[in-house]
Amino acid sequence: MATDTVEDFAPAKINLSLHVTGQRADGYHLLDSLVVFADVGDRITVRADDRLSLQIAGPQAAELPVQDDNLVLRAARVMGMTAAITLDKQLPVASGIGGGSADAAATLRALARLGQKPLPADRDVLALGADVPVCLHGRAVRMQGVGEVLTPVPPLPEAWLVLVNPRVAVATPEVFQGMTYKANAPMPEVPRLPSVTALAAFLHAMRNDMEASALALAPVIGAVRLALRAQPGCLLARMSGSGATCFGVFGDGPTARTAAREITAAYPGWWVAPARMLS
Ligand SMILES: C[C@](O)(CO)[C@H](O)COP(=O)(O)OP(=O)(O)OC[C@H]1O[C@@H](n2ccc(N)nc2=O)[C@H](O)[C@@H]1O
Ligand SMILES: Nc1ncnc2c1ncn2[C@@H]1O[C@H](COP(=O)(O)OP(=O)(O)OP(=O)(O)O)[C@@H](O)[C@H]1O
Repeated sequence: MATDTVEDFAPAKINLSLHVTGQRADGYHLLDSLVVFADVGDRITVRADDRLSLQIAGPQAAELPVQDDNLVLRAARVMGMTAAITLDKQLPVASGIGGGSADAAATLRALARLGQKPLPADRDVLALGADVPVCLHGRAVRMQGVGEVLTPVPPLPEAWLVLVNPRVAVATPEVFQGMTYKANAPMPEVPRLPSVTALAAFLHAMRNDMEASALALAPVIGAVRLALRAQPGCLLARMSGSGATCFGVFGDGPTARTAAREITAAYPGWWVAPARMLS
């Protein structure tokens, strides 16, 4: 039976590692990243309508005025469809966890279901943003190229994350521009990692090559990492994407939730979310 309303989840994207290995002639950077998703995110609802519209609600709505270039509207145009779209904005904007890209991917999925149409061609998905292909994939994967090369990884162990954003927006292009060295070593092949401690040990040998540049633009990122590292049970703390959000890796849900509560109590102005890692 045809339905006229479809909902989709837009999970936060986390770069567990992010190696910048080079730069193309057009300025885009070559990446090598282990990407996972978290069970916190935005929510997209699309309803059949004869014109295209967007309403933004939710705790982060004030950070994102409705504009024609919102990635949700751009994704709808790529699908060639009109609909009344609602975005429940939970993720902080411009924070390195792919909010806009996840919204675009969820919009593509929801509209494809609504209109019973195929998803757009790969190049049209990439044109929406370097992180949109991985968000459309939606599962743990190794991401290379400028974001378009996705290679499966062995199943990852159960793990919990605490995401912390100091409420400082960081612009991705500025962080790339601020990098002094752009020919870093790629990641080795991701081995089978049977436990969360094995995952953390593997990640300790990896990097986020954007951290130093992001830290220069937003020094508070250093305090975010330290606050995570100080929590009992935190196996690793690192920045995701171009920042400023950092994540901590934890072995179980209660420990992650306790850490999140402690950080919220110490830094009431920060955005803090405990989450299960979706692999
Ligand atoms: C840093 C990451 O978050 C890692 O997952 C992504 O590569 C960023 O993905 P995104 O936000 O979807 O990026 P886009 O919206 O396509 O690009 C924003 C800007 O970042 C720079 N950019 C982005 C991706 C990439 N591989 N190289 C780049 O140099 C470009 O200046 C571009 O104009
Ligand atoms: N639906 C959307 N949600 C968030 N930002 C959007 C959206 N549509 C357009 N944007 C614009 O995209 C910019 C980047 O926002 P986004 O939250 O996707 O960044 P990010 O988390 O740093 O992404 P990434 O990790 O992919 O680099 C913002 O400055 C915002 O103006």
